Amino acid sequence: MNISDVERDALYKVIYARRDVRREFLDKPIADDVLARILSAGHHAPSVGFMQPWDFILVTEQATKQAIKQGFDLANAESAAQFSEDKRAAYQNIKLEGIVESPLGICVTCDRQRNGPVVIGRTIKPEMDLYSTVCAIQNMWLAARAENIGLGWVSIIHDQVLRDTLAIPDHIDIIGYLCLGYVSKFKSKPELEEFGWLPRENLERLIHKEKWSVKND
Ligand SMILES: Cc1cc2c(cc1C)N(C[C@H](O)[C@H](O)[C@H](O)COP(=O)(O)O)c1[nH]c(=O)[nH]c(=O)c1N2
Repeated sequence: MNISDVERDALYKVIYARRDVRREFLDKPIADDVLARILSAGHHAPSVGFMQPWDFILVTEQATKQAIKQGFDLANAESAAQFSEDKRAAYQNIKLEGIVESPLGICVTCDRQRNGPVVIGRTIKPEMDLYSTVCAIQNMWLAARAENIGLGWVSIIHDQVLRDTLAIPDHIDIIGYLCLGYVSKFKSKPELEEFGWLPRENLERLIHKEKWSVKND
């Protein structure tokens, strides 16, 4: 099957238009068939040895979201303390989650024991199962954008909060907590770039020809 030029352009459009969304969520539910497509996109990600180590916990209950948000608030205060004083005020002004406002949370986990202890491609680098699960999240992120649904990844929360709140067994790793929903708008640039936190790196400086090369400013 060949991809047509129009289809190729649509894919790049989605890649460049994808954003991490934290604040523009609308109170509009995601239809079951749309959610099924997003989850299926995740489930069709590449995985080491075809391990498919992921699970998806869907969170819609307000009480559950409130418990997760409380965990975020504590972790965020802890995080703020790690920044130097001059950056702390700016950090505290950035909204870094949309846990309660988004209609759907998805906790994506990794079962590191799935399909047995020896997995093709993971014998030397065992962390490959974790990376595979991140591939699933990226697929979901792009699929969500193609559905005009915003997705925000929240990592400022201790695993134990998610484990306790969502009854995740000890042998399951927590990879990401995602907030999904329709949005009033998608920003054209990353919020952290817009906010002056960091610029996008110059791609040319990140490309090395044949061997690693030190690039000075
Ligand atoms: C693994 C991981 C973890 C996080 C993120 C991303 C990824 C990949 N990002 C989103 C991140 O800030 C964002 O992707 C970049 O700023 C670039 O912006 P766009 O995604 O292009 O909009 C993110 N954003 C946020 O507001 N709170 C968070 O806890 C996190 N955590």
